[in-house]
Amino acid sequence: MPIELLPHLRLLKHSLPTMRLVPSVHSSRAIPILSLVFPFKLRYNALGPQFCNQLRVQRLSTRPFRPRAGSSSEFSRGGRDRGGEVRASKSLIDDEAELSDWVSELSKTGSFRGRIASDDDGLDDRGRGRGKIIDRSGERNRDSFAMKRRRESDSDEFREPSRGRARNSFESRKRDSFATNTRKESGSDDFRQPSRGRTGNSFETRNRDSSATKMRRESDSGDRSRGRSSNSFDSRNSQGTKRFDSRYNGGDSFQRTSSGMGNRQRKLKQSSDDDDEESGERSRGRISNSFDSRNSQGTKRFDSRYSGGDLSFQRTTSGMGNRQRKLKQSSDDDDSGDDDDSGNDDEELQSLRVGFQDLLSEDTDEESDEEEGDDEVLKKSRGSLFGMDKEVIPNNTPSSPGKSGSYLSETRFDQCSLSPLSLKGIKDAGYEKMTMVQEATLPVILKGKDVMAKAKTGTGKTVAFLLPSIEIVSKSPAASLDQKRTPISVLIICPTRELATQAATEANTLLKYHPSIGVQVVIGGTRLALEQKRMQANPCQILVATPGRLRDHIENTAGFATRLMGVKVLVLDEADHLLDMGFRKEIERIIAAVPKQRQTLLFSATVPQEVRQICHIALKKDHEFINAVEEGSEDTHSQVRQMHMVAPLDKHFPLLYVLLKDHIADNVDYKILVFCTTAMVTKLVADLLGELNLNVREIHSRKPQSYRTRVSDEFRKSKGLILVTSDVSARGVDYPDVTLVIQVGVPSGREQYIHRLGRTGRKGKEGEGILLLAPWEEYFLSTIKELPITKASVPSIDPDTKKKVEEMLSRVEMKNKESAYQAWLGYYNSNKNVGRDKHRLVELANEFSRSMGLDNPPAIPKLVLGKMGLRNIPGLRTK
Ligand SMILES: Nc1ncnc2c1ncn2[C@@H]1O[C@H](COP(=O)(O)OP(=O)(O)OP(=O)(O)O)[C@@H](O)[C@H]1O
Repeated sequence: MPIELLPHLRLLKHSLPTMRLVPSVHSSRAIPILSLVFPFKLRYNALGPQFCNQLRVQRLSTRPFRPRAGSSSEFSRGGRDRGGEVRASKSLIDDEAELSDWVSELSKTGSFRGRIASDDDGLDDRGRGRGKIIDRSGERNRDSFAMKRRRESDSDEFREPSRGRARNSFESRKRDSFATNTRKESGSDDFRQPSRGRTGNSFETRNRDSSATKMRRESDSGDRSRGRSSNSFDSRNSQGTKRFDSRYNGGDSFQRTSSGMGNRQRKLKQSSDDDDEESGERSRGRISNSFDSRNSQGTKRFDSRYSGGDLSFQRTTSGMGNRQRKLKQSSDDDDSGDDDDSGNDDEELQSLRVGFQDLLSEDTDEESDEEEGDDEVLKKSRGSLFGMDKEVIPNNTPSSPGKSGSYLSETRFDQCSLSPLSLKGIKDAGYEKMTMVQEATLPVILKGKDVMAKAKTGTGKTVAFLLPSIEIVSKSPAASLDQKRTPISVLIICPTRELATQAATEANTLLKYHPSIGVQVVIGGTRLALEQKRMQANPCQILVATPGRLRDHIENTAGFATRLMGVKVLVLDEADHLLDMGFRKEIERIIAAVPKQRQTLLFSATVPQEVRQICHIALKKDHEFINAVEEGSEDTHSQVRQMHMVAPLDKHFPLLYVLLKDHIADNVDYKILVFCTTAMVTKLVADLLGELNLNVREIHSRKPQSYRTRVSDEFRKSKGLILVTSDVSARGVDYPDVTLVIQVGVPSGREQYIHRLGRTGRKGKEGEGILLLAPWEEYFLSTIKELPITKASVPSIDPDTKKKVEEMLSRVEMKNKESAYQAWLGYYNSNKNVGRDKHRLVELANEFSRSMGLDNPPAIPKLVLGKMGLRNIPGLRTK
């Protein structure tokens, strides 16, 4: 029976005539066949430039294809790699645990084909099989696997109630400095739109307003928070202080506020559905209670507990915004099962990425569509800054708010040329002033320029790209009434499911008064068919997607490729992550599927040089790079205290326990993220902390999406909770009021360290970060040497604590320890520094095994060891 070969060609050009193959060809084979026909990108060019244009491969290189290990493009492969390349919509191994299950299955059946073949529907199982294995040795395998991983590393967010402690002296400082700065800043008349009710935009008016504004800012993160902040602010001043001795640093005394709030002893609520729901309820109750009590808190003075007295700073408590946003996401996402697509994990990806940087493409961008529109507003507001073609540095003059560390600018949204409907939505969201990055990017984006923007974590980048995108859609002609064919005007790509959901939620908030503009999210871990139905039932002009699922729709959803031809704005959130090797091919494909004449926006908190070099894959030559990080400032927040601790591996578990207990004792509204190296190590740590009776949840790629969504939501709303997580939560997730981020083990890189740390200290709030390393991981410190991270002394572990941890470790299921061991080995095996010396690596892995209380390291299937390049290394046990 003839079947359409089209989806893949449509990806190139929807108007291509339908090509039919006879006899029957399964659609999943279409790309291999295409790849045979066009094994190189260049072959498209061989068809002639005109045809090339029609095929919409303009963004791909026109240079002769040079095969590069691990970096060949979709159309550049022939032969054995096709299987991995032509990923069907299923069949990806989610992480090392799934791998481990799979391998056990294989060991039992002796079949290497079974699962792959069935999943891949007969595709090249050899190549695919390799892609699935945690094979750090082969470039191709890494590439293929990493691509899968990368498709959805994962994270999470949402707004919600603020913690008292967040508002602090830092805020007060900001207020003071704002008061001064307003005069200077406000003179700039940044934008056209007259302010509501004060069209005079007079200097005096603004200055008079400044104190009111300050207070408003206290609550500006949520409409429901108004009033609260001022209460907390007042009451804060009437509090006493309490003196504590430093317990880690031998006598460093410090003061803390006596908050009057007892140290709530929370019982562990582990993750059964019922428990989750119940604890969710408890959390909600807690929030309001804690909020009330928060108002009776006072200042806390800390000296550094871990590192001597030099880090002393003040904290005060106050309630910042308490935006209670409901997730507008379709419940379909939650309960539609996890049968589709992969729940890939960044930790895997990161581990596989080593060495990829060397392989970055040197493809050139051919286009340079200049748009030299006259932009009075822009010039007026930003002086010559926005006239710069390349790099734009926001106006962080010494007296500007930016210099004082604020994430907010002095420009109100209602001073900008935004539609009244958007302004209403913004107001309802509780936003009044733009953040620095919003202020810097909005006029440039509205001007139609491509933008790459860098701004610190938690400073409102999502709104920065959503708002102008919404404006662009609202000014476009009304969409077609044919629902299936409603063009997608804005396509937003996020690396993780949680991040995509979060962005869609934010979009919904901003779209509150734009009834004619719809937003949808398509992510892995949910049923493709359900998404297809939903998209048909509710047409949308804004689509938020994870790369892998987007590709599934391009290939499998009728009419979808055509809808993408309407894209006017393409956004890559966490752009550096999307553009590095793991996602790169997916992104190239997506770029090939959207019109060349579009605007592209790249946002991230980190933009490494390599990404600057390859950003032309997505951006026009004349794009503007807007760096909202003040000159001379680090990429991390100054109000987040960063420390590292170096201790032997066998101390890590008890140390973690001590650190958590201490933080909990000092912070009644604690909210802690513990990052672990891999999904299975995450599971192990969560199990252990659960046994130790801490209130803990876990999130990683081994968990079904519905569970992830639920836990993520719970953590967002809760206080008094620890979330143990893999890198699925590293980027973008906007959990409000995280008090501490602990990173156990070396992060996969500098960027990952920054993004993980960025889960605390959001929206100008304070936070703490502790990086716990083994001595042989200390090398990592040189990669973050420009960051203000100080060495902390290691707290002593009393014998009782040690014994308790050992006892609780013995209760953790053996299979979880086995999985953790194998995952640990895989992670460090792919680490350039640690994995180079395989003998040493195995010694260290066995040290890790002993730290879990095991006398003998768990046996690992030969097949897996082979794939890791670890066969015959002494010290490993095989099965
Ligand atoms: N103008 C504004 N005023 C107050 N709050 C804002 C404003 N814009 C955004 N926010 C809030 O700031 C928080 C952080 O925003 P967002 O998650 O977009 O940060 P980000 O810069 O993307 O962080 P990351 O780099 O971690 O992804 C969110 O809770 C968001 O609702």
